[in-house]
Parts: sequence; structure tokens; C-alpha cells
Amino acid sequence: MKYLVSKSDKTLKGSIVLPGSKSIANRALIIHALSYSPYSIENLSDSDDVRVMSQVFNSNTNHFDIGHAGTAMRFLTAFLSQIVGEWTITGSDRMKQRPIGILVDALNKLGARIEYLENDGFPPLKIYGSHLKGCVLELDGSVSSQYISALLMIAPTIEDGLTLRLKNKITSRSYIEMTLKLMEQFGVQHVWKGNEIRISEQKYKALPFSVEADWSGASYWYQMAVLAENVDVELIGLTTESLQGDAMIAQWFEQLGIQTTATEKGSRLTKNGQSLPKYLQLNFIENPDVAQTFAVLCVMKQIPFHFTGLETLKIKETNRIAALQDELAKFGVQITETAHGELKWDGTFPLEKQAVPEIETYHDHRMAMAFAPACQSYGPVAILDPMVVTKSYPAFWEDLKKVGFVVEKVM
Ligand SMILES: O=C(O)C1=C[C@@H](OP(=O)(O)O)[C@@H](O)[C@H](O)C1
Ligand SMILES: C=C(OP(=O)(O)O)C(=O)O
Repeated sequence: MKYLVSKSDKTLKGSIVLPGSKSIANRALIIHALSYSPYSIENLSDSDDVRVMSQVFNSNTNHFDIGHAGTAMRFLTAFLSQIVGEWTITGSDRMKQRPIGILVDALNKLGARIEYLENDGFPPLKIYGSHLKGCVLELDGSVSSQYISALLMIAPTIEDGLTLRLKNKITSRSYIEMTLKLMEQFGVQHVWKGNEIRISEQKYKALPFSVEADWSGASYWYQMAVLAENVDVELIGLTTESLQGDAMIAQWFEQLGIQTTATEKGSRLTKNGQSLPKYLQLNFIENPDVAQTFAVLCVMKQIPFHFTGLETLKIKETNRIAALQDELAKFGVQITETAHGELKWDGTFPLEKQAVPEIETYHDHRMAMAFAPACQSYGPVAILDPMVVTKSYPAFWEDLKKVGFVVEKVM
């Protein structure tokens, strides 16, 4: 199934209730479980990634399938390691190709016993959970910050706490900061000096909690705002004061002509009158999830770019470097991987353009959401397997219709 997406006018006006952040929700669910919290968590989104995580805490089985959810796979592996019992955890075919060896080695050093059920270093896993004892762990910080967040969240509950010594260039550091800030809100302190994070044995406080609106999901609205001419959109629940590193995009989009103003209910996007840059250089090391948004936007606005910090994109829901190259080629452009973690576009259109590009989404919600707005400047685009958006933003297509996009189902 595919959706043919189009928009006939240049206006973007309306009020959109953004989903809650899946990153914050899945951390809050783990911390709530660790604090035996009697409170419910407000504003949990009904996205796949949050649903699979919630289900684990409301089930009485010891076998879990978390689908495509990286956070659930990594956070639960650590969580289950310190619950006495035998557990198996698996996921989608793609999840079975996303590495987890660094986390498994670390947990095994703390006293867990985790075995690989298919391929070494990858899910599915058999976890023999037990009493864990902390130590100083050296960990490669360059592959995924989710391993680090997973260990940090269980650190205060294990005997003697934990010291993580991070090696190599730390990726997605803003997500480690999100974890530590959230832990602080629940009463757990840390010391982060240089490349070492120390968490002593402590107790989480059980507290009521409400999840912030999702800034990564907001990025598509900023993108649509740049591609429109007449803009007045309120994003309900979105605040620039945020635990999310992706809140940074409010500043990045200023240079692309979008002003963010706080309202009583969230944030309002309007044009700030600034003309678009002739060239864009951005580093996504802290914000990998918005790279696709900016790549598609720059091509639509004919802004040549040089993007760095994309090292982790090949091990996400799909190989996002290859996916961007293949799908942007359908708009006539060739983007080049000039080095590991770098993409460049020279602003030219050397390839043949497809009249109505058919965008493969490769089980990646962000491919669908980043390419749909392309129709605002290119004309109709078809998005294949469009329901991939349910991973983080189930109401995405309904929200597009609210502001005048036409979304037609084609079999
Ligand atoms: O901790 C988190 O909530 C996340 C961390 C990032 O992953 P990596 O640390 O693997 O880059 C990000 O891409 C992912 O969507 C969510
Ligand atoms: C990479 C992502 O998710 P995860 O790693 O949690 O599956 C994402 O949402 O872009």
C-alpha cells in the first residue's frame, strides 16, 4: 500500500497536538518500574515504541518482542538483567541486525548472564537476570548512546552503583544528558567529569510524571513551515525548555526563516523574514534523528549542504545514508558520502527526475515523515508502506490532512 501525498496551496495554518516523546516515555517507564511507582505516567504516546515498552510492564510472560524499538531493546536488556529470572527478548528482522554486544558485554561484567540466541553481538537474547554488582566499566561511546543510558538507569539500583569510563568520540550525547536529567528529577544524583560518569547506589523517588511533546516529530512541522509561504502553526505541548537535545532545531530553523514563539499551550511557528542560506553546514552528532528532515529540505530548497556527525545513521531503523542517497536520487540529485559520517550535496541535479517519485521507506518512520513534505515544492509524491510512521507518530497522516495536505490511499 502507498499514500499519494500532495498540497495545492502554499499556506500552512493550524493547530497540531504533537505526540509525546518516545525517548522520554521509555525512560520514564523504566524509572517508574525501578522506583515501584504507584503513579501513572501522563502523555504516553500510543506509538509502537512506547506501546511495546508499556506492554512489557503489564505482562506476565518472560518472552518479549519489541519490534523496531531500539530504546526498548537496549533499556529492557539492562533492566531485565537485574531482575532474577530467565527472559528472552527479540525484535524485528532489522532489530536482529542492530548491534548490542557492547551493552551485553558490560552487563555480563556486572554479573548478568546474557546469551545470543542467533548471531553473536545481536538480538535475540536470552537473559539470566541476577543480583548485579557495580564496578568501573570501560565502554565504547561511539556506537550508540542507548547502551550508556540503559546502564545509567539501572546504576543506582545495583550494589555499589556504577562508574562508566567512556572511550572514543561520544555519539548522541544529548540523549545521555536527557537520561541523567530525568534521573535527577527522580532523585538520583551523578557526577560526570571528563569521560567518566559515576552513579552511587541510591533510591529513585516515586513521583507523578508527564511526558513532553516530541521535538524529533516537530522537525517535520518546521520543515513544512520552510516549504510553505504563509505560515502560522501552533504545536501544542512543544516547549523550547526541554529535556530533548532535538529542541536545538528551533535555533537551526531560525537561519531557515522560521521563528518559534512560546504560547500558552506550546509553540507557534511563523516566518521570520530571513532569506535562506546559500549553503548549509550542520553537525548531527547530537541530533541524528533529524538528519533526514534537513537533507530532504535542503534538496527541495536547492541549498547545497555538507552534513557531518552522521556516523550512527547506518545502524538505525535502516541504513539511513543509503536510504537517503537512493530516495533523493528520485528527485534528480546525487548526494555523496565524502567520508564516514559525512554527506555532501553540491546543489546540482545530474540524474533523471521521476515525475511522481515513489519513496521506499525501508521500515523507517523518518523516511516517510521527512519525504512527505517534499510534495509542497515538488508536486505529488508517493510514500510506500506509509504506516511505518506508527513507530513514533501514529497520527502523522491525520495531522497532515488537518492543514490541507491531500493523502490518498493507492493499492
Ligand atoms: O536514547 C534515545 O532515546 C535515543 C538515542 C539515539 O540513538 P543512538 O544513541 O543509538 O544514536 C536516537 O537516535 C534514538 O532515536 C533515541
Ligand atoms: C533511531 C531511532 O529509534 P530507535 O533507535 O529507538 O529505534 C529513531 O527514532 O530515529
